[in-house]
Amino acid sequence: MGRKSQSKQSQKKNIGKENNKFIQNRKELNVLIDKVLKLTSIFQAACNVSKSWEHHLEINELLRLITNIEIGYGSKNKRNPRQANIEKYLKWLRENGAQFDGVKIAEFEGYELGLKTTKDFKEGSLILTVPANVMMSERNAQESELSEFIKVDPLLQNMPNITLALFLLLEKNNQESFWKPYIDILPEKYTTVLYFTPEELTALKPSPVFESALKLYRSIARQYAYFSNKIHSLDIPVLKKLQEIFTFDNYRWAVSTVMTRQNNIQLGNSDVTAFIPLWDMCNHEHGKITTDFNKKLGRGECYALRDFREGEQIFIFYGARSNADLFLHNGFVYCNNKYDSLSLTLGISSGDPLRDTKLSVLNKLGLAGVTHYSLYQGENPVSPELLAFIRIFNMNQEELTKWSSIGLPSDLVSSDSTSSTAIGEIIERRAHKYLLTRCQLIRAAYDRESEDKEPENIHRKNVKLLKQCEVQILDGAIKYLENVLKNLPGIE
Ligand SMILES: C[S@@+](CC[C@H](N)C(=O)[O-])C[C@H]1O[C@@H](n2cnc3c(N)ncnc32)[C@H](O)[C@@H]1O
Repeated sequence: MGRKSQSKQSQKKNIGKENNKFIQNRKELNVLIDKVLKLTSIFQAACNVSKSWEHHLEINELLRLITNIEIGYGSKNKRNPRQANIEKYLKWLRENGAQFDGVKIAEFEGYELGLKTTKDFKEGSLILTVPANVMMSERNAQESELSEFIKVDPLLQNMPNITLALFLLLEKNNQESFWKPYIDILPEKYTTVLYFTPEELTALKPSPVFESALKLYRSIARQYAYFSNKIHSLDIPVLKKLQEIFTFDNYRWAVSTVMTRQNNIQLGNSDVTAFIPLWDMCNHEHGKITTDFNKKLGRGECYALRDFREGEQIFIFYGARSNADLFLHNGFVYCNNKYDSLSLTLGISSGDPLRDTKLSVLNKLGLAGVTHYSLYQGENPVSPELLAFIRIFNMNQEELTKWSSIGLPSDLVSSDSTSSTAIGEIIERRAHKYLLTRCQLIRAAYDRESEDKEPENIHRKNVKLLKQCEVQILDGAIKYLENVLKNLPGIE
């Protein structure tokens, strides 16, 4: 036997070995993925936090095993650091009609990349325009080879953000993609909870965001398992392409890209989920919404929300969002956030003898099914819904009978003095005292869980900031409630 045929044979052997390994890996993956699906479907929304945490640890362990196997999958193309791709990106934007004179991309400590002015901008002046053709939207996904899958998949038909995530993954793996310059400047990883270790997640306690983070993680793990199953079982050409790249790590990257960068724009008569290049390089600060889609000119426009001096960072306002929302969906916390709120879990216990009557009064106000109430940052921390809840929760049979007989008991959601008089000092005192005790108890839990040491990474830093903001809300509320009680007429 000659040398050539010998090496051909050993090549064949190696390919055979690789194939066997691949098949074996796939089998192992299928077993693990099935376990994730089962685990995430048996989970009941009504489970308590500690059960939810146990589930998380199990899901996390399965995903760790999955990731270990999947590590060899996916694109083998090594990426340049995103900073090295900025020039190409700006050239691509210019060639495709984006206008951004006086603006460049720069690094800012604590923000990664952002936009920097190279000249002064007056409040209200036009900073940049981005034509619709460079945006990547759910429409592009629907018009692509992914459409065959969308047509048969109910989840994709109802969740445009997931459609966009899958489309982004496909485009990321396509070296010829029109959006390659855009994809090449995206972050390699994110600070969303999908990248948190169990230890980092547990540091969230006693924040209500702990539970929301577990829920979000569980839901993305479930989506991953669901799509992985479909991708490897349905006979649709585009799914063959996804087979190579659909890993948990890639999916959490795509989902996090969507969560942190998606926008809604009006294309035609409908609202469309899209990435808007360049515009999505702007970081957030308080202000007003100054970004819009100009239907007539078919472009996104971004105006200055305040004066920006040459050399300053340009910010836009992402909208009135609480820190819980920013932390979960954008991976950062905004201190002194005037739209901040803390979610309180409240309900009428099944052992309460007045439960039905209380629920029927709550029902009149559309609150019977509500389980989370907001405590706001600032001078008026008690939301109207929370106020109604604490009043109703603290009524006796006689008081409930009176308020049940009123068609729409709107005084219960109002904090003005006439409503307070109508409700009466006795109920008001009981209600506010109850909420005060509740806030004090929650506040004490933050003291117990507090950590003095400096956070060692951005995840822990964000957790610490989030909890500090929540403590501020609680302290504000405690002060406010003590004041309300002090100023109520009558004796304690
Ligand atoms: C739309 S992108 C903005 C550009 C981003 N900085 C980048 O490097 O690609 C949104 C992300 O920017 C960061 N970000 C935005 N506003 C921020 C702020 N006020 N503080 C800290 N990070 C912020 C968060 O990581 C967020 O998920």
